[in-house]
Amino acid sequence: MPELVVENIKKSFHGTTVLEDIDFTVADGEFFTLLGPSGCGKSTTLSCVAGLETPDSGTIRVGDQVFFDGTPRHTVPPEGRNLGLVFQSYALWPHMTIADNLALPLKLRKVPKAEQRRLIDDALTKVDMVHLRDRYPHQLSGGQQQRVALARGIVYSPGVLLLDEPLSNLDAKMRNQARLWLKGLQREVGITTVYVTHDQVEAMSLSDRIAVFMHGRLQQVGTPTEIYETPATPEVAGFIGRCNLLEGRVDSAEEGSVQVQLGTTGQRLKVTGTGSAGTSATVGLRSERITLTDRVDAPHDGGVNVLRARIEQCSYTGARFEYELSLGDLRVHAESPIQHTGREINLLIRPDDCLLYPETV
Ligand SMILES: Nc1ncnc2c1ncn2[C@@H]1O[C@H](COP(=O)(O)OP(=O)(O)OP(=O)(O)O)[C@@H](O)[C@H]1O
Repeated sequence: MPELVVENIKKSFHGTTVLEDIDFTVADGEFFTLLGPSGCGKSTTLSCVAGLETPDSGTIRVGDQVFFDGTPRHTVPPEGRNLGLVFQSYALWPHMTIADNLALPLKLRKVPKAEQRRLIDDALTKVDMVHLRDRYPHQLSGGQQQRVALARGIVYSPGVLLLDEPLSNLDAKMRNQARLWLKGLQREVGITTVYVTHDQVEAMSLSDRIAVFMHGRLQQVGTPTEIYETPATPEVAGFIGRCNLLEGRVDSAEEGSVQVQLGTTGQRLKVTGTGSAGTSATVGLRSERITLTDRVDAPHDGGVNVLRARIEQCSYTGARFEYELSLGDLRVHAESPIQHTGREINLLIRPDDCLLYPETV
């Protein structure tokens, strides 16, 4: 199947820009996720691809077929794009059986009756629902309805599958199961998929690559590992996982590392990266990369930083203890399998575990 290419999409509503220079390519068979906080423009981007919204400018194409290039001649209506669409609301017709719900897009495409039955049973088998083909939607659970909606999205073998938060109506446990199942289905069918979610765990576990949106702009496109390990901006670092963002000033710089004075604490942190002495910087520090120790003689082992912090709060979450700490004017969140009862504690931090974001002017 050809790739989906989105180039320089801009979109505004009533004079307010909601998408700015959106650019990405989704490869054949790839599971590609648009991730970001509420209102950042994910659904609008998906709607532009689907043809439900018209961008102000830019290009959208699948292989050689141009869906949109800013000219009326190349604005293909949604029904001409051969895309599979599944939304948060399953949008099944309540007065039709499951099989009839799936037949609808096939009838629209004038598929012969005998072929319809084969395709419907094929799609329902893929989602493990063929035994319920003659039921009505209200006779199914939410999870089952969501499977039917997915089956309807793939029954006519679309070129690309577009999914907008399809799991968000499910409870947490079903959502986990549905995630595993959805990933298996996508692999089996091998269909190029664009998935919208604001749930970073969902994005990380499902996707081949993720596009992180903030305020209508793409901040970063990368594999889940790239996005987590090397977030392009402090905003991405803060959105994915639990990351402390500590403001400071570069004290000194040497080959491949800098010393950052944190806030007004007077404490210094050696960080891998480059920066210029005297400039401001933000240091990203993931909670789980901080080691807490009660030992006062904590080793300066191979350049590991040792910071002294005050324990403000400790909460037990079952699997671990979570700590709210203060380093002077800075607040740090950390976690540990051990309960530390003192007022103060040492934080061991490897320079390689710090993400350095020098101030850009
Ligand atoms: N039809 C519309 N008219 C006016 N503004 C709109 C319209 N559709 C979306 N917007 C605005 O565009 C921005 C992006 O909305 P969009 O639905 O794409 O965000 P999102 O990232 O998908 O958010 P969510 O996760 O909450 O669905 C928001 O500020 C929204 O209010």
